[in-house]
Amino acid sequence: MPPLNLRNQQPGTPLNADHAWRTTAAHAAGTVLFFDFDGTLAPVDDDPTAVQPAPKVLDAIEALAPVVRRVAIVSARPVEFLRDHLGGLHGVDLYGLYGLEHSHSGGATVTEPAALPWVPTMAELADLARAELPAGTLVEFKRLSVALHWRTAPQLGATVETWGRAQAERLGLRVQAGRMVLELKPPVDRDKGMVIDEVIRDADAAWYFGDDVSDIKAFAALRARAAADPRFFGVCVAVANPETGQEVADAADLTIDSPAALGDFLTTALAHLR
Ligand SMILES: O=P(O)(O)OC[C@H]1O[C@H](O[C@H]2O[C@H](CO)[C@@H](O)[C@H](O)[C@H]2O)[C@H](O)[C@@H](O)[C@@H]1O
Repeated sequence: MPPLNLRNQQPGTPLNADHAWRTTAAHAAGTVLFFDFDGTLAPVDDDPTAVQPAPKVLDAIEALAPVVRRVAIVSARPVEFLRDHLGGLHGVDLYGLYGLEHSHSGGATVTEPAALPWVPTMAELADLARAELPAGTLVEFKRLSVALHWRTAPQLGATVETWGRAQAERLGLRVQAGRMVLELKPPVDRDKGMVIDEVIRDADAAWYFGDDVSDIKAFAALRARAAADPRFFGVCVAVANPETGQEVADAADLTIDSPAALGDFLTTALAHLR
């Protein structure tokens, strides 16, 4: 197991991942495990519709779910997408569109009511993006957000970003930068940090695994909880990548090489928690 990055850790916490899992095991019934989806559970692909979780990841999560209090996927993807791509995982909560949607343990998808009036605006924005942005831009319409991708045409990044930020200003939307993507969202107060803050209120421990800048807000929520309650044990884990990897690793306690390595890491964790 790699060493923890102690720069961000609260004093007195364990020195390595094995030790961190053993500490977690003592509070397993009060532990929440959070996972981002793209770049964390699933390796990145040029085509956002073609991604699949890395080997071992789903089996490990399914085995961990009954051992801890909760497992939650916290993603910018819609809940339906997560449901389709997680192979019917049992006992797992899904938070989609940065928490604008959620589904608890296989239940119905609930959408944040304040966001619903923005569906027509987002649909029009997606149409406009397809009409105005240069060929090579990939426009992903997600009902309550529009993601503008340039992974297959990196030279378009600045153009797409300038266009997206101008549209956000014109329409009163919020922007979220990511890995070769700019996302436009309704002006509704909801992000990954807010989701984590709510879910861990009565938890004793939590781990968050993420690869992108939006995940840093989730790390911050764990840090804030640990600062307010020294008995709370939080671990922030980055998944390495060439785009946002350094920024996310700098905010994390520990960095894992890839989604595939996460599968092995969680399989090892199981031995500590069972
Ligand atoms: O919160 P997440 O689950 O990490 O979602 C973040 C974005 O993920 C997807 O885009 C990223 O992955 C794509 C597929 O590997 C890749 O082609 C793209 O370059 C990445 O930015 C997703 O398509 C976006 O909607 C999410 O915002």
